[in-house]
Amino acid sequence: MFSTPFLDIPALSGAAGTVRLPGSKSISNRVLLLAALASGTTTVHDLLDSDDTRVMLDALAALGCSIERSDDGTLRIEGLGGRLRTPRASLFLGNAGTAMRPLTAALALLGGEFELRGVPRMHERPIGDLVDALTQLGCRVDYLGNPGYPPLQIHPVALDSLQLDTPIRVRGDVSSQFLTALLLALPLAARAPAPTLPASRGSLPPEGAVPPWGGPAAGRDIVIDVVGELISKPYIEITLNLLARFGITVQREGWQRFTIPAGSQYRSPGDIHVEADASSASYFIALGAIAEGSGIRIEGVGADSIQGDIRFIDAARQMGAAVDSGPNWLAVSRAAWPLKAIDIDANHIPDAAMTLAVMALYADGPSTLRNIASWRVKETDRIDAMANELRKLGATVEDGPDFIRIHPLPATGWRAASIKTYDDHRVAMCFSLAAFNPDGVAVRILEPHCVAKTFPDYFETLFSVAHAPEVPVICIDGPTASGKGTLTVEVARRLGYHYLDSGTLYRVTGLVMRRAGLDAGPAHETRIADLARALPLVFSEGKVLLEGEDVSEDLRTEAAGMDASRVSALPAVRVALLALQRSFRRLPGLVADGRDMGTVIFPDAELKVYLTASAAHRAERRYKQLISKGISTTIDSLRADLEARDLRDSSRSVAPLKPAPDARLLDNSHQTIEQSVVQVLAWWQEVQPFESS
Ligand SMILES: O=C(O)C1=C[C@@H](OP(=O)(O)O)[C@@H](O)[C@H](O)C1
Ligand SMILES: C=C(OP(=O)(O)O)C(=O)O
Repeated sequence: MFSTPFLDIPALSGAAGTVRLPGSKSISNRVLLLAALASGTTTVHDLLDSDDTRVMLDALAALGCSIERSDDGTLRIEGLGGRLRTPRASLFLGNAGTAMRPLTAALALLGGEFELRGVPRMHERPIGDLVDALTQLGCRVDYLGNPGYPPLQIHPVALDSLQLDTPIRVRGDVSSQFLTALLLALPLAARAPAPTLPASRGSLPPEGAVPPWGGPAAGRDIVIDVVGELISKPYIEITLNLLARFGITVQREGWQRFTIPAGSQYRSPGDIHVEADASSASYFIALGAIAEGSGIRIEGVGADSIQGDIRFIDAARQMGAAVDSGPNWLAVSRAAWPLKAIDIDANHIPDAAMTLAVMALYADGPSTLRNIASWRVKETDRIDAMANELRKLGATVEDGPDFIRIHPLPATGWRAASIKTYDDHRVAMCFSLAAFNPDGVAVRILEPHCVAKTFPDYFETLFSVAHAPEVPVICIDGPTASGKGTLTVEVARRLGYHYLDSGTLYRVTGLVMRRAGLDAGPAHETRIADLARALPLVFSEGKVLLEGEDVSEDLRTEAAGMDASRVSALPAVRVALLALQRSFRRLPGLVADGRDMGTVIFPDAELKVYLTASAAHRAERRYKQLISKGISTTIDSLRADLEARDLRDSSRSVAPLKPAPDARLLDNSHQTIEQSVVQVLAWWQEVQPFESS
């Protein structure tokens, strides 16, 4: 995941390949709750691992549910069977509607004292219609802040005191999650007897009690009536489908009346698999439709998905995508170009429809998305957010209480924009698609980590299939002990870019040569070059990993230094390493540290820094380093060594150490590391098309 303050996506030209997407948020959180309410063990495969599921898992664990995760990511959940192990808890539910709403209903019925909170935006997302329905029933829920919104305090009631004889009325026109919450939780009451016992309002149940506390097992039908036009209907289908998997068959009359039959009881299906997220798939379906290339294959979800957002493929086809599908896969490629404008009632695909709003920029006329009032009460006011950010790209956008109309952007009309993401994962994800603009302008996504809500590795997944004509690179060259390694690592970290420590490549080549039983004589040159070309090397958090093995320590030895120097003199090895070094230039960008990065390896780099410090300062730094490791030396001898090495490096015939003519000189003799980092980042901003972020 990118935890940087911003992520710059360079202009992208094409895309091809296969992506495997993470599990569906809507299925994951429903399955977790149902598994917790049921008796017995449920093994969940392919569960989504993201902020929204983590808050649900933490809440269930706080309620006493036992959850074990195995190495392959499979989860074993021991259901509570309606038996509250912890009748008192304070739960933090982030910004997960699929946790806040269903847990409110379940906990109101389970009997206990619970506080439910979320992030500030969650406290602006409505829940009043659900609380009204629960209150009507006899549940006791108080608002701890603004009436109609979380945070909430839930008090215990006995199931036998609930008013279940008349239909429970719930409004369906603000969020379908209120109805989902009731459907998921009310089977808890379907076993409850008619209220023959005096109500035991207000008292906590004894630890481990099974509701209704001591009442005879009986049952009754529970009827829910939806008031107003139900929105986001396909999400109710997911709910009904998963309830059925857990043994509860809800009868429904249209979208108005839902009946949970008397005696309904959650029964764990044993094993359950979570499909990949169809809303997450929308970005890759759009990618296939927009990008030139052989197309995108999406694995984990197919056209027969139980998720309503899969209908996004109909809209994408209407706009010109070629979509093929099979069991658990989709294949999408570009068919019509420009895309065809669309006018669509998007009420059934509220989340995926945001992706259409960005696709609309590439269309042959204005596109209109209608009946999307619910966008205003999601992670942010999504109609406002989309309109603002699309306009920053240069687009003309009209919007109203429940619609948005986007005019396409002509070539030459696109502007490089810093996209504000409003802590909304979908804003971050869908705007990445603007990087395919014909004007070749980059897109800056602010606070990209908000994708953690449902798709923590979204950008990594995008970069694994997208192509950029020019991946940005920053070169930091300089003499020994100038501190370029530390500077390079830090600049790369702050930009979310890859990092190349080119000096280490020669050391690793030497190490691999030794391990293969070779020596640096000309007889082995070709074989060493072959090894160098395919070094399975990763730089990760200051470590050097060779095929996953941390070899950082092996590379620091004197012998490794000698081997590095010998292999670097073999011309075939230098050629092989040239290709290897260039292969590090991958999306979203690279910061490369070395001696010939700007002069030989990446002569077209947008920013070249030549870092130096006086010999006296460098000798002093090296001296402190060695002394701290218990190695005794003198500053004078170190300085003499450094000066001799500088002379050798700058006078060698192959790739001598010298600043590239277009390099910016940075003398850090009197600078802290932070000051050098800030300077390089400031230079980087100067060569970017964005206003400062
Ligand atoms: O039940 C669900 O899993 C969801 C229902 C939808 O919300 P609304 O019913 O509020 O539109 C959707 O936007 C949300 O991401 C997930
Ligand atoms: C609206 C969304 O989330 P939530 O489940 O929090 O409602 C969403 O994921 O787009």
